[in-house]
Amino acid sequence: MNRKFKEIDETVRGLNQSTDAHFKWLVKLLRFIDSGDVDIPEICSDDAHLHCEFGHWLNTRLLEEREDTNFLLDINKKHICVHQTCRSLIIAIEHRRQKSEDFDLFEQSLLAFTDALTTYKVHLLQLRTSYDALTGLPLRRILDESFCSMNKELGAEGLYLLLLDIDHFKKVNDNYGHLNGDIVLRSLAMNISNNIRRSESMYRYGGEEFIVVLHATNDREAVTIAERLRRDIARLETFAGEHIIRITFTGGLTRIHQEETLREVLERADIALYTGKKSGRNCTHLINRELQTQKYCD
Ligand SMILES: Nc1nc2c(ncn2[C@@H]2O[C@H](COP(=O)(O)OP(=O)(O)OP(=O)(O)O)[C@@H](O)[C@H]2O)c(=O)[nH]1
Repeated sequence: MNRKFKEIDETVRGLNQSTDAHFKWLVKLLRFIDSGDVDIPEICSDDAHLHCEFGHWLNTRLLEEREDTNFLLDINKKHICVHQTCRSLIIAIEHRRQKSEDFDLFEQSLLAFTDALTTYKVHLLQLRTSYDALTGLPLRRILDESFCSMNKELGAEGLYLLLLDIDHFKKVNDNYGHLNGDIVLRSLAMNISNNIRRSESMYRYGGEEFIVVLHATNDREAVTIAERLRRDIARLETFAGEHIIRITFTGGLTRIHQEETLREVLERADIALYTGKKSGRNCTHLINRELQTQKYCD
């Protein structure tokens, strides 16, 4: 299972366990009301939310630098509210001056809390379906969502999109079987993602097609990077069962211009890729805005 899936699953597990802990907490609350003299920090103290099991889990998460901090902050707010309304209620009960509104507020805070948890879980579920289960790469949906901001933040260093497609991949499946074909796809994904910079990204576009978004100041630099990736893959030996499988790919490379849509860029890269396939495969075709292509290969 890939790292991103593991992270998401761990978070969901943590959320569920911590929610379970609140059921236990509710039982403790009943015990507390029954006996009255038990000192339970997660119920009685001013900062009860920090003492409960969920509070511990949440605080550890909030200390980490995460993309989903907004969800966690919302949950934190609602969680604090649960403990505060609970405390107000038990103080009122202790002094025998509890009102119906105290119960209502506690109930509302519990519902708001579970609602925030559900919102976060839905987000995590959506995130999980945005990654490819086979290669662990983000799917095109993530590129669709991030492309606009990526393009706006474009600095002096330009962005290039490389659309690559494995050559004669059908033959790989036919000769070695679909499962070994899967191993080849994983191996290519791992090789390329390990050979690009942290600021660059690779996506599974579909089937045996992938997208790499590269940073380069000019065409020559972008071609050098794309060609290095292509040569690395042509040299790569994938061990699949008793087979050693070698593949090549053809790439369509184009610069991403400011204010361009992903669709425009992809259409251009696709023309370059198609030209590359027609011209014999295992090469990179660079295409400009006037749709002129230039072939690169050893
Ligand atoms: N093993 C495996 N094969 C896949 C996967 N997705 C797509 N494919 C296969 O990729 C192959 C693509 O075949 P084609 O579109 O004919 O292209 P090609 O054989 O690579 O030939 P060219 O692109 O023209 O070089 C098909 O056999 C698909 O079944 C996958 O997830 N796993």
